[in-house]
Order: sequence, then C-alpha cells, then structure tokens
Amino acid sequence: MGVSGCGKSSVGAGLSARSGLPFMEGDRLHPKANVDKMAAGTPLTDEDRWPWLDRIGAEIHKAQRDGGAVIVACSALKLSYRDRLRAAAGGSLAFVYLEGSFELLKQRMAARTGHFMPVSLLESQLQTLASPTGEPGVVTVNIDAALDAIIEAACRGLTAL
Ligand SMILES: Nc1ncnc2c1ncn2[C@@H]1O[C@H](COP(=O)(O)OP(=O)(O)OP(=O)(O)O)[C@@H](O)[C@H]1O
Ligand SMILES: O=C(O)[C@H](O)[C@@H](O)[C@H](O)[C@H](O)CO
Repeated sequence: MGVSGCGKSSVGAGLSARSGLPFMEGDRLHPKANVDKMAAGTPLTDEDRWPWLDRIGAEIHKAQRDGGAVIVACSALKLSYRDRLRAAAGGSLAFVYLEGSFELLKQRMAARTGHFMPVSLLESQLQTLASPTGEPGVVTVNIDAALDAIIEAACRGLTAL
C-alpha cells in the first residue's frame, strides 16, 4: 500500500515471485470511470473508492476461503479503507506500507511511461494518505533503496509479524 508511484506493483510482483503466492494488481479492479477520472487529473472520492475496495476485499476473501493467500497492490490510503479490507478479508491481512518523500515519489512517477496516473495527482494522494504505521499487521519500508532491498525488508517484516 501507499500513494501512486511508491512501488506497489514492483514490490508486489517481487514478493509474489519469492513466495509463490499469486499477485493481483488492484488498479485493474478500478471501474473504467475511476481510471478515466484519474487520467484526467481529478482525485477519486470515497464514493469512487468504496466499490473498488469491495471488489479487492472480495478477491482477498475468496483466496483465503479457498485456503490460500494473495498479494495485492492497493493504495489503501485511509484507515477506513484498510478497515474495510480487513473486514472483507475475514482472515488475517497484513499491509506493507511503502513510504517515501514527495521528491522521490515525483521523480519515480515522472520517469515511468505509459501509466494513466498524472504526476499532478501526487499531492492529493499524499494529502489523503493516513500513515498506517502503528496499526497492527503493518510493515513499513522506506522506498529510498534498491528494489531488491525493499522486497527483502518487506519479507523480513512480514515473517516477523
Ligand atoms: N526501489 C526502486 N528503485 C527505483 N525505481 C523503482 C523502485 N521501485 C519502483 N521503481 C520504479 O518506480 C515507478 C513506480 O513504481 P510502481 O509502478 O511499482 O509503483 P506503484 O505504487 O505500483 O504505482 P501506481 O500505484 O501509480 O501504479 C516504476 O517505474 C518502477 O519501475
Ligand atoms: O486510491 C487511489 O487514489 C488510487 O488507487 C490511486 O492510488 C491509483 O490508482 C494508483 O496509485 C495508480 O497510480
């Protein structure tokens, strides 16, 4: 979890490769209207996000019900969003929070190509973000490091929960 450009997809795919667990890109569950809205430079509202979070929660629940687990890339910016996911999951749910400075996030967003999310939305992402550090089941990893080191730190943190 974390704001746009923090590395959710990259780290999620890396954790999936290491653990053998399936990876789900949360952005793919956004309704097209949400993606169009963000692409046009307008931040999503709670009302835009609830149905999307419920889709993600249902996928996590299904994986756990079937005796498995799934790694999901999801911004989960507010406590109320994370609690919605926790309630939907029904089982245990851990969060890896990828934390970074405005400058580094901006730099990573600006350097990537072919992504719908404009850099102009980073400020609103950070304004909406409520840090999860201190909530149960949260591993916080600073993103100012090589991808491998971030994945390693996330793995270590998750194992220690
Ligand atoms: N540790 C890292 N070092 C250097 N570049 C990185 C690192 N982690 C991710 N990146 C790059 O930063 C960009 C953002 O990463 P990524 O797309 O994984 O973030 P994200 O949180 O999934 O973004 P979004 O939510 O906006 O889709 C990508 O171009 C990715 O290759
Ligand atoms: O809750 C949100 O505002 C969204 O999920 C965003 O975080 C983006 O979809 C994502 O970061 C892609 O850039």
